[in-house]
Amino acid sequence: MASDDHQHLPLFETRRARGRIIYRVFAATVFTGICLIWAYRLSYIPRKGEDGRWVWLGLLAAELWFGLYWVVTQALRWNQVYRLTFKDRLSHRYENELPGVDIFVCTADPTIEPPVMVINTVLSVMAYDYPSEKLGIYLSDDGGSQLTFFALLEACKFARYWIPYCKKFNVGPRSPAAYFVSVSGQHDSGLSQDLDAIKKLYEEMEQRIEAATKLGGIPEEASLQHKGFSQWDPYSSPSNHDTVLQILIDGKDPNATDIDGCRLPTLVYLAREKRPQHHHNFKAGSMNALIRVSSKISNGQIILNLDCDMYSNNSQSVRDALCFFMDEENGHEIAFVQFPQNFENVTKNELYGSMRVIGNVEFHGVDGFGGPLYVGTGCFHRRDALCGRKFTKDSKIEWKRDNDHKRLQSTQELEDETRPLASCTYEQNTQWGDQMGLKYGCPVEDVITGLSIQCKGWKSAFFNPEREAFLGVTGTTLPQIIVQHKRWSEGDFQILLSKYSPLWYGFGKISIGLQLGYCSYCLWAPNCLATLYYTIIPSLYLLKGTSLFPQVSSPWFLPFAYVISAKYIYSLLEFMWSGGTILGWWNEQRIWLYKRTTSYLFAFIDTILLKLGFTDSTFIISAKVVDEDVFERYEKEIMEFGTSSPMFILATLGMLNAFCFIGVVKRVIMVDDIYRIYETMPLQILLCGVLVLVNWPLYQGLFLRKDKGKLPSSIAVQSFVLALAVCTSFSVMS
Ligand SMILES: O=c1ccn([C@@H]2O[C@H](COP(=O)(O)OP(=O)(O)O[C@H]3O[C@H](CO)[C@@H](O)[C@H](O)[C@H]3O)[C@@H](O)[C@H]2O)c(=O)[nH]1
Ligand SMILES: [Mn+2]
Repeated sequence: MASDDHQHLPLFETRRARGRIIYRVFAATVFTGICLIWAYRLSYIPRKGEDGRWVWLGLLAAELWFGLYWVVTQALRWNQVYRLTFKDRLSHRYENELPGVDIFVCTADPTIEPPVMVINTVLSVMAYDYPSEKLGIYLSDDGGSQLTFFALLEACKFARYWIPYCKKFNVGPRSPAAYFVSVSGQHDSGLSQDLDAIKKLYEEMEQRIEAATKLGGIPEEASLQHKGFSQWDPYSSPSNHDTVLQILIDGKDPNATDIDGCRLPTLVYLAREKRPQHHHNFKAGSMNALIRVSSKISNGQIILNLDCDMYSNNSQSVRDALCFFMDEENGHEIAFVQFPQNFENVTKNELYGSMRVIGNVEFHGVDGFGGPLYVGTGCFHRRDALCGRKFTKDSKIEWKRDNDHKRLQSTQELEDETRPLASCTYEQNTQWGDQMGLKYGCPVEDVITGLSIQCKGWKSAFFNPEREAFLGVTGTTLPQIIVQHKRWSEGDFQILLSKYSPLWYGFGKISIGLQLGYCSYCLWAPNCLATLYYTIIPSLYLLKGTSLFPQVSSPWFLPFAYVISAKYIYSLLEFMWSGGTILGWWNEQRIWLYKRTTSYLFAFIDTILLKLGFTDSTFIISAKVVDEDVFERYEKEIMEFGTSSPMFILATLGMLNAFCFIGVVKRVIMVDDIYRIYETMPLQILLCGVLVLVNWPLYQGLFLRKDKGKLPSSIAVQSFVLALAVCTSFSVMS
C-alpha cells in the first residue's frame, strides 16, 4: 500500500452512541410526565388562608427544581460519543518525531500520602512504552519532605532495573506494587527467576523506605551520600522552606542509563518555596511551578498531570493521547485529553459510590458537545494551551522541532538557573494563576481551568480505553467521601457564581450542550435544598395523615408513577450497562442521599458565606491510608461512620423517617383501614419507606453494631431525642 494513502487515515475516530434516537424519545416522554406533575402542583395550590398552602408551595418549588435539574442533566446523555485511537498509524507515521512529554506527579503530605505509594506512581510512568529520552517526570512535593525525597532517590536507583524488566516482559501494570500483586500466585517458568530477582530488589527498597518512615528521618549515611539533602536546613518545615530542586536523572546526560545501557527518562524532584506569608494555592500553585520549572529542563510539548495516588495501568496511554493531538485533521483544536478516573480499591458493590456513571456515561455525553471537563488527574494537556494560548486556525504544533538540541550548561547550572522559577515571589505581578496556567482561588482548580481553556476556543476529548489507563485510591470511610464531595460541589458551585461561570462567561463561547453539562455539576450543591425538603416534609405529614400527592384513583397519579419508575429503572439500567451491580446501584442511591443532605448542604452554606466574605476557601487533602480494622470492614462493605457533624444530620434524618414510618404503620393498625391509607397516601408512604430501607445500614450503625466504625452512642441518643421531639411536636401541632 502506498504510504500516501496512509496519510489520509485519521489517528482517531469519533463514533456516536447507538440508540440515541430511542433515548431522546424516552426522554421526551419523561419530560411530558414532569410537565404534568408541575401542572398538578400548580392547579391545586391551596388558596390563601387555607391549610397547607406553604407546604404545597414548597413541594412545587422542589419539584420545579428536580424537573429542571433533570432537564439540565439530559445534556450528559443526549449526544454521547465514543473515541477510538489508531496507535499503529501513529507509530508508522511519527515514531521518530514523537514529542516530548512531561509528567507531573503531585504529592503534599508524606503521612497522608505514603512515599512508597508516591514512588509507585512515579515508576509506573517512568516505564511508559515511549522513548525514554522524550519523557520528563517531575514530582512536586508540597510536603517538602526529606522522606519523600529519599524515596524518590531509591526509586531512581530501582528504575534502572524496573524499566528494562517492564520492557522485556511487556509487563501489565507498571506500578511495581500493583504488578507484584497481579502476578502473585501465577508462576511462569522463564519469568520466575527474573521476577524473583526484581521482587527482591523492590522489597528491599520498600523496607529501606519504611524503616526511614518509622525512624522519622533519613539514615545518616544516606543523607551524606546525596548532595540533594543539603538543600534542607534545620529550620525547614512544610510551610516554611526554600525551594528544593534536584534533577535526579538528566535525560540529556548520555551516561544516565539503565542496566541494559538504554537511556532513562528525566527525573526531577521539586519542593517549591513556601513561606507563611505567601498563599501557596494548593495543587494549582504546585502545577504552575512545575510548568515553569519543566519548561527550562525538558520543555515537553505535552503535559500529563497525575495525583500521587493514581498510577498508570496502561503503558500505551501516552500514545493514545498523542493520537488526538497529532491527528492531521482535527488534532490542532484539541487542548486536552481527559481519561476517566478509575479506582483500584473500590469494593464490588461500591459501598461509597464511584465515578462509574460519570466515566461511562456522562463524560461521553459532554464529549459530544465539545469535550469533557478537566478533572485533574489523568489529563494530558498541550503545554501552550495550558499556559493560556488562545485557539486560532493556525494552532498547529510544529512536532518536528529539534528535541535533541545540545545543552551547554551542566546539570548543576541548570538547577541553579531554574530554582528561582519556583520561588514564592516569582508570580507577583504576573498573569500566573489567572490568564496563565491553572487558575487560583477555587477548590476545583482543574474544572475552572478546563472551562477557561474551552472558552478560548479549544476542544477537549474524553478517552476511555478498554484497559483502564489509570487506577487511583478512593475514600474508604463515609466522612472521607463527604469531605471530598464537599470540596468538589463547593468548587463547582463557586464557578457557577464566579466571573468564569459556564452560564455567562461561557455564553457564546462553548455550545449550549456543554454549558448545560457544566451546570449539571455546578448545581450539585444547591440540590441539597430540594432534597432536604423532600426527605423531611412528606414524611412528617404522614403523621398527620395529610396527603400531599394525588390519590391512586386520580389520573394525576399516572405522571408521578411514570416519572418515578422511568427515572429509576433507567438509572438502574444505565448503572448496569456501565458494569455495576444491582447492589452497587442501591448503595449509590444511599450515597446520593447522604451527599446531598451533608456535603452539598455544607458546600452551599460555605459558598454563600464565602461570597459574603466570611470564610476562605481551603483544600482538605483526601486520606489515602486507613487503619487495618477500618480497611477490614471496608472490604466486607460495612459502612464506616465516625463522629463528625455530618453524621448527626444523617442520623437525625434517618430517625425522623423511621418514626414517621412507624407512625403510619401504627395508624394503619389502630385507626384507619389499610385500604384508605393505600388509596390516599401511597406515594408518601413509598417515599418514606424507601428512605427507611436506604437508611438500613445507618440504623445498624446506630443501634446494632459494636465495632469501632459504628455511630457513637452520643449521636444515637441526640438524634433519637431530636427526631422524636420534632415528630411529636409536629403531630400535636394542629
Ligand atoms: O496543597 C496541595 C494539596 C493537594 N495537592 C495534591 O493534589 C492532589 C489531589 O488531592 P486529593 O486530596 O487526592 O484530592 P482528590 O479529591 O482525590 O482529587 C481530585 O480533585 C482535585 C480537585 O479538588 C483535583 O486536583 C485532583 O486532580 C482530583 O483527582 C494530590 O496528589 C495532592 O497531593 C498538592 O499538590 N498540594
Ligand atoms: Mn485523590
